[in-house]
Amino acid sequence: MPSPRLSVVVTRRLPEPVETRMKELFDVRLRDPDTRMSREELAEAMQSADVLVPTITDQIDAALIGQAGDRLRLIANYGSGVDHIDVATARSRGILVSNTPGVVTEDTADMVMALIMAVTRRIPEGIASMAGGNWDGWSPMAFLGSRLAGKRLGILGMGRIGQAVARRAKVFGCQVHYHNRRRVRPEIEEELEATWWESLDQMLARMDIVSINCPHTPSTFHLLNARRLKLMKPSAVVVNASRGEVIDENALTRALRAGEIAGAGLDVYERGNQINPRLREVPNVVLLPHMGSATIEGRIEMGEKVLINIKTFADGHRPPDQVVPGML
Ligand SMILES: NC(=O)C1=CN([C@@H]2O[C@H](COP(=O)(O)OP(=O)(O)OC[C@H]3O[C@@H](n4cnc5c(N)ncnc54)[C@H](O)[C@@H]3O)[C@@H](O)[C@H]2O)C=CC1
Ligand SMILES: O=C(O)C(=O)CO
Repeated sequence: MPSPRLSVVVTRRLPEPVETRMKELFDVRLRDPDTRMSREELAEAMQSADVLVPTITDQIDAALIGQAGDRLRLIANYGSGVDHIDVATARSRGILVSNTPGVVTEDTADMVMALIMAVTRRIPEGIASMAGGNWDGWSPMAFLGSRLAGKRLGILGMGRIGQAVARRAKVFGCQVHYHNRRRVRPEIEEELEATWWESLDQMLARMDIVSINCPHTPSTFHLLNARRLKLMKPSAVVVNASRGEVIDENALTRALRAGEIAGAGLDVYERGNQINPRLREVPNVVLLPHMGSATIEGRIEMGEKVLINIKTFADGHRPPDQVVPGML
């Protein structure tokens, strides 16, 4: 007798081809309408399903995992960051966790470059001027930004996205520097012509642009804090398309106001979509609504990764993108 199909609950709407394939393969409950699940709805889903497919805005904490039903065996996250899932508690309950790394690397690196260009070349100001109909023609001194070529870019977190940013920045003529938990392989350093800094503090003090590309973990929480922001050059710019918690947002706001750094470009925030109102008021900040990976191709490939993770698990193997505590 064929084994019964796995019961899967998906917490948000996904691209149509992904949902169609989910229906073909599993006994799936899809989300309709496309709103976030409440905590009660998540708890109910975790009681009734074999597999939960949450996204990065669902807080799957120890309490929720503690209440999960015995049949929940896999949390197959739709997203690469897993800082919203208590992976250690899941493991202690024998629940596997998987994610979708690698498929949005290029898209997110593109958006990092867009943020760098937006801040250093004042693109939002130009757009606002045109939209407001108050541009009165070219002027030698209008909208002066700073040149990217020749600038030092310091990448904090030289993993997949960090390296994709480095590749782009090199083409733009930047000098690439990086700080990472571990030094990357020599051939990668050579390809990127990248300089490794063992000391984050020393790197920060010398960079023109800093791009944050490490995950949010206990060791990266507020890595860019008030003390480190003070080390940076007053002309420096910071961009963050990883997770908001890596920067102390209050300290960043103060540093921008005090002119300790020149600008910031953010795709992610410390409290999700609860944007610090003071951040909106400071000049030289470009704020994006967590859209670093938002391409249709990337979203479909994320879904394909989720499908492969669940299918492999259903076939009795470990999902290829299994996340284990401490691996990030
Ligand atoms: N804005 C967006 O839409 C997206 C954001 N992300 C975020 O970007 C993060 C990075 O993604 P990937 O590059 O694919 O991850 P990755 O795992 O390939 O690279 C992360 C790098 O950070 C380094 N790292 C970790 N802790 C560190 C520490 N304390 N100090 C210095 N380096 C440290 C790791 O050694 C690794 O090299 C994800 O965890 C996710 O939070 C990912 C995709 C899209
Ligand atoms: O995958 C992630 O971690 C994101 O932030 C969105 O793609």
